[in-house]
Amino acid sequence: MALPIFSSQSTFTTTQNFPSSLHKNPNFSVFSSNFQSFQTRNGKLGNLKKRVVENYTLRLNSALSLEKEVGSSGNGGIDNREKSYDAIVIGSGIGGLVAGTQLAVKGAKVLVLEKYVIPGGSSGFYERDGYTFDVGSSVMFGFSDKGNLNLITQALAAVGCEMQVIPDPSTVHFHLPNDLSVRVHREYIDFVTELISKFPHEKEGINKFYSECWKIFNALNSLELKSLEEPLYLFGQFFQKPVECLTLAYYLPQNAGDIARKFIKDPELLSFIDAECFIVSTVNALHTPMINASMVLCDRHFGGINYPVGGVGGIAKSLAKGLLDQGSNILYKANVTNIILQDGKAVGVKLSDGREFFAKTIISNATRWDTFGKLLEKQDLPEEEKNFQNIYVKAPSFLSIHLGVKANVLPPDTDCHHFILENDWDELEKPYGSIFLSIPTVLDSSLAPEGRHILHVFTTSSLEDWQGLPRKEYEAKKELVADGIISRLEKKLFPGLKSSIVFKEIGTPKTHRRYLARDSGTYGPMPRKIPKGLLGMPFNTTAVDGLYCVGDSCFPGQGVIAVAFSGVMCAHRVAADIGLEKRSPILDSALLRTLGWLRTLA
Ligand SMILES: NC(=O)c1ccc[n+]([C@@H]2O[C@H](COP(=O)([O-])OP(=O)(O)OC[C@H]3O[C@@H](n4cnc5c(N)ncnc54)[C@H](O)[C@@H]3O)[C@@H](O)[C@H]2O)c1
Ligand SMILES: CC(C)=CCC/C(C)=C/C=C/C(C)=C/C=C/C(C)=C/C=C/C=C(C)/C=C/C=C(C)/C=C/C=C(\C)CCC=C(C)C
Repeated sequence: MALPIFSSQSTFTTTQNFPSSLHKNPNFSVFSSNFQSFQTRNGKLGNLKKRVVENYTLRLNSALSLEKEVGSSGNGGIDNREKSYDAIVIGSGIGGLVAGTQLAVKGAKVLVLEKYVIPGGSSGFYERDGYTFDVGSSVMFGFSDKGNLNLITQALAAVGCEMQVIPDPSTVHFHLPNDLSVRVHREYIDFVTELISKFPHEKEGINKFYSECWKIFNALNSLELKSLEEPLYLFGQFFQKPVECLTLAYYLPQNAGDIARKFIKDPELLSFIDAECFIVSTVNALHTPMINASMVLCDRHFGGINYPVGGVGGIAKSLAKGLLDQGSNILYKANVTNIILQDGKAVGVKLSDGREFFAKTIISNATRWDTFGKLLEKQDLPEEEKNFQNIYVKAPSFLSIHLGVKANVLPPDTDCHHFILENDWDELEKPYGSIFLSIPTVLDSSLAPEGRHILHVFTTSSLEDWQGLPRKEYEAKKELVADGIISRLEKKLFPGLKSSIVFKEIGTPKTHRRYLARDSGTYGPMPRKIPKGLLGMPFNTTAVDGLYCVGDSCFPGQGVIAVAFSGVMCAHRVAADIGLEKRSPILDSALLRTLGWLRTLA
């Protein structure tokens, strides 16, 4: 597979090649032994598959070829006790990979341990019958070539990778109650003009609300983003950009819904703002931090939404390759079951197969619920984590339907991303209430066979809805619920959709729990009640010495660009703690105490 490179003008690829670069990698021989051990397990998994008929399973032959592509380094009989690392990262989601690669370029020796056979977690991919499906997210913020907030581009560039991207002319096309249809155009002026044409009496309110978002976005975009838990950096930024930092500090405890209500009165327009927030935070505007809302409502126009050629999975593949190129390591099929503590400090991890690895620091890309509920010995939950669990609950999981359809079912000029809520605004946050739809083949036709499109359809759904069912009933329920969702799409958007389907695969919350290793298959953290903006969101350090968290249960929360930021912050804090970046122990403890206290106010 050719490694794509970034270009805002698009359409050229390097001749650099994953497998051939792997041959140059010192880990390649180790990789071969890993390949064999997977073949041996192939039979076992085949038997298991008969008992557990889980459609979503990566086909083993395809997993084998993927594994080759992503450069699994295996363990190759390393004496793990002797080999100590600066950092072990549990999980290779985008959060974990960004933390790992950023540390590696700072000179740290990093080991990433991934339970699955390929990197990426929710931002991974899978291949079937000539289709390349994105597992989860496909709306890519932070992937442009300008500003300070293009964190995905920057993370790739840090390890010498560029990806070719395709600019999306619209972020999302909303199909809402009362036939309200709004297309979020790439150009800001086109978007507000369209919105004002639907709500002419709210022209001033619309302009004021979105201008407030721009004020925050511009402040964010002017900063060099690093760890907010590192005082030398934080005070340095305050000194260089006092107005911008004070702007952000002012909005830190605020939510988008309150600010929208200052300017907008029309209840339907406020519901539209709710939908704008819901698609990025799974909660309405009153529960969505204003900083996060501003970030996404503006970056989609500033840098634009850009889709990576070849699919979202290419980002994780490139980062994993970048990590190896920096002399660090990644192991797949490495299921961490325990974080090893010594005198209260995290010093290593234990895998389900008994292997142990040791490092100066441990970074968990598993959710905080998994990290503190499963990976640490049962103990009293640290106060900080109790506080987190008081403020945040697990957002529901989702039902995900990957379809291959005949191309002629889509009208010309169909947008790539859609959000559908047909009749009733009250359904917005209810399970199965609204439908998310991505059609990445509108942008990159190479993801499907000729004459076909991919439809990735998903909707919120809870694990409880799928538990305790005998296998046959579970399978029947999957078909039934998916059929209902597809009928709704057929009625609202694509007449003839059902008869155009040539491929269908359904994932439930159980599937997501199993393959993404996320407690209850959760989409991410969600505030239990109205939050104080981002104030209660924990950063990367934890109450356990040497243990850090990264990913969407850390500041600033859900979203690929959000977890990329958490990776950057985490790497900076860890690097300072292991002596690869400047630090001041006195200021450190003062700042960390102050931030801990601030969170208790949320
Ligand atoms: N449908 C969707 O679009 C969807 C669904 C869920 C999450 N998301 C988004 O995905 C992103 C999540 O990124 P992230 O970096 O937080 O993580 P992630 O959940 O994407 O990845 C975590 C990785 O850690 C691995 N892992 C977990 N526990 C492990 C263990 N014990 N041992 C070894 N490996 C383990 C998992 O296999 C996974 O690959 C966020 O943007 C979130 O909002 C999107
Ligand atoms: C530390 C203190 C007390 C004060 C300091 C003040 C200061 C300097 C504060 C600084 C704050 C900073 C730097 C904050 C930074 C915040 C950032 C970078 C936030 C980023 C948020 C990104 C988000 C929320 C992205 C979300 C993206 C998502 C979830 C995308 C998904 C999109 C979809 C699912 C679209 C829908 C899909 C379809 C198909 C319709």
